[in-house]
Amino acid sequence: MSAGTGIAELVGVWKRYGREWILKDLNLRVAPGEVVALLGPNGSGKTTLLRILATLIRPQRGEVRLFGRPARALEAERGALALMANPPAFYRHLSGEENLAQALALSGRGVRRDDVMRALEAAHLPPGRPVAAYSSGMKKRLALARVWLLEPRLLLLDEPETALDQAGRGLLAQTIQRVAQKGAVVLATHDQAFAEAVAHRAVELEGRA
Ligand SMILES: Nc1ncnc2c1ncn2[C@@H]1O[C@H](COP(=O)(O)OP(=O)(O)OP(=O)(O)O)[C@@H](O)[C@H]1O
Repeated sequence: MSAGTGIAELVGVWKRYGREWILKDLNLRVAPGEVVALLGPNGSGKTTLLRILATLIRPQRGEVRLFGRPARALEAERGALALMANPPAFYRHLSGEENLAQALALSGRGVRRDDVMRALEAAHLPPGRPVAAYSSGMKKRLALARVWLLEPRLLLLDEPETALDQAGRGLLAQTIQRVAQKGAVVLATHDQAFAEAVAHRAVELEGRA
């Protein structure tokens, strides 16, 4: 990544499902150290934008650049980004510990059991219980523990504050700050106060006229 390059950049991005255009000529540049909140009504395209940044879907038109390179050239760097979906996705029949170990193994980092146990403890989660028996707030905490272990340079969060109690929100704020020290965070939310507390700036998606 050359000096002055954004962590993530969208240039003239257009996205439609069927005939309906959801994103129209969207431009966004996220610099290192930035936390950007995506605001906007239901259906305005916040999740769609996060999924484009996560390289899960492609826009019909426009350019997506991640870490200074076209997103389609990202293969080797895919581990540098993480999406926390809402609700977050896990292997339901596996325990929290097994899910974290699996995530580390898939990322190619190798499993460090001590780190996994520390991350679970910091998130106040039982290691052995299957995720199917977790509450929704516990799943969010486990997703945050996974972020701590994977240390992404671009963290994408879809309505991360929902289901979290006060302590969980503290953990979320810490996680955002930690990633933003070296990388950047883009988060979608309906909670204006939360956005103001954690983000440096907000981007409002318009939705249908
Ligand atoms: N896979 C899909 N196929 C067809 N339409 C879709 C698909 N995904 C999203 N949409 C539509 O695109 C629009 C934007 O959806 P998106 O989930 O990005 O909005 P959002 O801003 O995240 O909404 P919310 O605030 O409700 O979470 C909606 O009209 C939705 O119905």
